[in-house]
Amino acid sequence: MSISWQASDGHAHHILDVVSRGADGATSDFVISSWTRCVNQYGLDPARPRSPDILEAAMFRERVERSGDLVQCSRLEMATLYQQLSEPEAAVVLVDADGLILHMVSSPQFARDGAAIGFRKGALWSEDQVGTNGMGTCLVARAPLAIRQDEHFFAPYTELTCAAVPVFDHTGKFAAVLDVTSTSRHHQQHSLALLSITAQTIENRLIERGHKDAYPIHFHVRPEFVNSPNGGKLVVGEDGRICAANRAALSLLGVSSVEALCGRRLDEVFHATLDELLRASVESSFHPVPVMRVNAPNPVHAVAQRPASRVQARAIQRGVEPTPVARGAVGGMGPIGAGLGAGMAAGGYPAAPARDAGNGAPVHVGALSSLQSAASAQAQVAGAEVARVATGRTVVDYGEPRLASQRQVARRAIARGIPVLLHGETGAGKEVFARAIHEDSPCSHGPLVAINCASLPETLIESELFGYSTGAFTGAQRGGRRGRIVQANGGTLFLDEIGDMPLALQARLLRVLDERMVTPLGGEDSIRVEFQLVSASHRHLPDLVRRGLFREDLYYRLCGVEVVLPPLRDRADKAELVRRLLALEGAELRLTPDAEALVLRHPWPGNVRQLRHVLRTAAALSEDGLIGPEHMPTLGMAPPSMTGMPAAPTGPMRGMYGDAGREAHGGDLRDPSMHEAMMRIPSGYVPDDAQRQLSPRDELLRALELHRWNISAVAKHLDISRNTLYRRMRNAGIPLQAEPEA
Ligand SMILES: Nc1ncnc2c1ncn2[C@@H]1O[C@H](COP(=O)(O)OP(=O)(O)OP(=O)(O)O)[C@@H](O)[C@H]1O
Repeated sequence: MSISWQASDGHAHHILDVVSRGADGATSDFVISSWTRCVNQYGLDPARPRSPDILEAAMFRERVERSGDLVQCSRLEMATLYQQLSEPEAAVVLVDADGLILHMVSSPQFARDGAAIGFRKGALWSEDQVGTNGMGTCLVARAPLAIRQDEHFFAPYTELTCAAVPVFDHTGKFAAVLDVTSTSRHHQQHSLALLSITAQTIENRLIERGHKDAYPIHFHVRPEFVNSPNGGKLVVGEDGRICAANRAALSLLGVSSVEALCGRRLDEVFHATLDELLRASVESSFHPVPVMRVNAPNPVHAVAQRPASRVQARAIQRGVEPTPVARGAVGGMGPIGAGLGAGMAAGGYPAAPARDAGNGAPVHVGALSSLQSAASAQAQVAGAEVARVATGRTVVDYGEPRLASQRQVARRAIARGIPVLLHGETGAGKEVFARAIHEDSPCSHGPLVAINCASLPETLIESELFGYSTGAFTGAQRGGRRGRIVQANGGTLFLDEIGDMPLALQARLLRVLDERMVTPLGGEDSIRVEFQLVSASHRHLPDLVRRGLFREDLYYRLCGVEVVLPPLRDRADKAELVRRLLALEGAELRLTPDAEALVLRHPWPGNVRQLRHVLRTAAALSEDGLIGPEHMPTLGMAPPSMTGMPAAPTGPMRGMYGDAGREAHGGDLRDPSMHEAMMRIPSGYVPDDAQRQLSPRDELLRALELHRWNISAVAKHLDISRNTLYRRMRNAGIPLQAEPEA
């Protein structure tokens, strides 16, 4: 930002001209109204720019205190919003109803430049102070708006573009304005959309904070939006009367104001009492249930929960100690979950760490030490093999600069509670990378719980993830079972192959991520959990979202920061990686120059997993530790462009060399049967490079055709269960064909 503290005659003349003549055909009406107020009502002169008044520190503190829960409920959401902005040279600002900047998140550079023009905490940005500007004008308009560059009243601010939305408190009273200011020249629709979502989330948080002893009820006409920021929210007291409602609830119930709703009994707006809705919610394991509204022909989907204060008390009784993080989070996400909304702009990562403007402290680090100590859950580490050096830390980059910088990005994100989404071809090392992030993270003393969403049979996923209580279903263990998500408490939850999660479960997972509460199947009580979130997929999630196979809102929650792992063929550290992998085999092993050349030019469609397996096999075949091309028969079977490895072994193919296969064979490719399995790759799967680009759907079709649609044979071939195969086919939109007669 380069601000010149100069008046601009041209700018001032233009404003005065428009104010005196009225509409000029180019300026929006609301901007003209604001300019007119500035001149006629506040007596401001566009030719004499002024900077805003700034409150003394003590007075500022008092004003922040007076704003109650507002700043507290907004901080994390603002940090999350900042992460979502595609440009780092921006600030997210919260002003109170008088235009006082209460809180601000920006890059350090933006904070420094902004301070020079009074754009800082403690400054008053009402219209009567600094003329037309996003925050001040939104205070007057009480509606979302954008003020672009020349629309500012004073010339020094014409470098800036602002988008601003109003925020209402739990009584429905106008409380604040949330604003994004940047030096961008672009239209602010994107910022406005993000701002609206953030404002609604803050409002929901304010409602919950203000009514911890009341029963929250979420509802929407569409079940998938029940817990979204657009969902309706009511809080209902023990007496069954409504105490607060958000704006979405008003519009869904066709009511004009919060006052008109407060004090009414729940069964005056729904055809259900609080008790009835609560019972139905418990019975449905807190899935939304259809409920008719009074005076509306179609139902909404609603779910009632217990008061946050009671959930907290139960968690303490049960020994799931709500950490200071979790306590702060009752009624919303805690700091660790704060970034979960991040990432609407995939990969949107600020060039410099965002700072709490004013005190220079990191925006959010959270009460990490308490999280570390909360790592009581038993470690459940899936995917046994990882690359470790003597220190015990996982190694992912052996001199590959892209991987090293990706690791830095992920490390910074996860430390700030922002979820990380890993994308990369199968075998590229996503799980290894996830482990490395976990070890680098403040929760490294907690468990890393890895869940492979593709390999769990559909019928088991739900109980595996969420756990179940005694008697939840026939065959359930006595005493129930803790789900994997609860096991991740205090550590990292790694959701591998998240793109393969069935749609119905995506909704449930979304709710857990939103609320940080897990309700076991058949159980009544919810358990609060705090964890860092890393997910991975070899599939392009935005593509799945477009095809309706993956929930968009879940995608946004998972993708705070997207890390794309390079395929092995593109890695610059191949030679070093080979040396390290050979060293992991524990013997003195070397490649001949021919073998090294072969390895370096091979395209490695199965990536590091395939390389590791090939090297293991070679190590087993070599008698003197010297590995030549003859010890790598699968590479020698065809020229590198016609490798003997399977076609783009994404998803469906992974089982052939994947962890499932490895586990089934005791994890050792020296096992001749495994080696033989590698050598028996059907010739139909010997593709050229172009074929390696096949989509997962096409790959599935090829496998089906190869086995003439014999489901058992295809499932066996892909090393997955029939159920998983059916699910993948359904997800890929492949209809079932009659299996040919044997
Ligand atoms: N940096 C590394 N150093 C050593 N071994 C590695 C490395 N990266 C991956 N591997 C090896 O490759 C195998 C596959 O890695 P990983 O499971 O992390 O891949 P992935 O991308 O998660 O694969 P998929 O998508 O199929 O689940 C691991 O078992 C590990 O042995």
